[in-house]
Amino acid sequence: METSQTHSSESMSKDLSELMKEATKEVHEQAENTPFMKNFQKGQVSLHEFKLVTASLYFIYSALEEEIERNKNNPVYAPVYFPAELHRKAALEKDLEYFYGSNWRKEIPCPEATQKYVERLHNVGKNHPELLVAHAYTRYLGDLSGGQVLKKIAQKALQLPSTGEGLAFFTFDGVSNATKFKQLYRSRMNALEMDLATKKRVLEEAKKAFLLNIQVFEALQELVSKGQENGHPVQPKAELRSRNINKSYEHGPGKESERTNRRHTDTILTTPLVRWILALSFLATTVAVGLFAM
Ligand code: HEM
Repeated sequence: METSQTHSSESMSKDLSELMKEATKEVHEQAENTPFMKNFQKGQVSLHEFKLVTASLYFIYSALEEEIERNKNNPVYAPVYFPAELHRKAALEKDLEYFYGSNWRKEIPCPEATQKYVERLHNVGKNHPELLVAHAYTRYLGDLSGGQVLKKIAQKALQLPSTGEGLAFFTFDGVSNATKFKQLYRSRMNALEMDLATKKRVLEEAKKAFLLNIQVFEALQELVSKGQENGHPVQPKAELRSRNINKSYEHGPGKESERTNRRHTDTILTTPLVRWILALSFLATTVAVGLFAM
């Protein structure tokens, strides 16, 4: 009679790529159904939200790719090492410069959930490199799949230029055919030498990677709902949305801070006390000039 243990061992003899897809089916649905992702799919994403998620992705990919580089010659990772085709850090740097301006490194926030993901990536890369493939699979195959749909949605919703600025993250210049590349990637995953126990741990790590992503989306959603960025109040969502359809935005992110500064100046000028001081100064100057003329 077949026990559940032997049954499970039999099913574990399948290819890693197949097992990975099966194991993460449920968490994938969970990720797709987070409010953040659901809104995104409906084109309901503000510039503020998009900037926040791009910033979090920057921290995540910096950690992921640092650990990949550390393990590029390690046989537990080497077969799936595709830096020219997949790596996203440089693309995210371009996007962040576009959205935040040249001072982006000082401006981007790293929420706690993102930091937790980053820490797990470093822990895996340094102490459990055989699990790194689970993290690379979760992000890169996702970016090459649903990510391509999200690219079009973001471009339309945020009215980003058709020349691709702000969307470098979604653009894989080194991959001419995503379907074929994913097939190659899966075959390399399947070529990784792995015993049964390690295979199980890799599947668990992939589920964990999805959950870490879900937590990042949930934290971003919470941050936006609270109207807080880095502890500072931000403009209301409606204002950001209406700004997204303002064509002048296409000239780049610098315009946003200029507009914010202008709003601050307007506020200062309309403060009653400041108006009184200005009026009195004007009066005093007029009297002084009059006396001088006499
Ligand atoms: C709105 C959100 C999302 C949509 C619409 C979406 C959509 C898709 C689609 C259409 C596929 C291709 C399925 C196939 O080829 O059979 C796919 C695959 C994949 N997605 Fe997503 N996805 C979303 C979010 C995510 C997230 C948040 C992650 C992980 C962080 C992710 C990771 C993956 C992975 C790893 C695959 C490859 C599965 C495989 O072939 O083994 N996806 N996704």
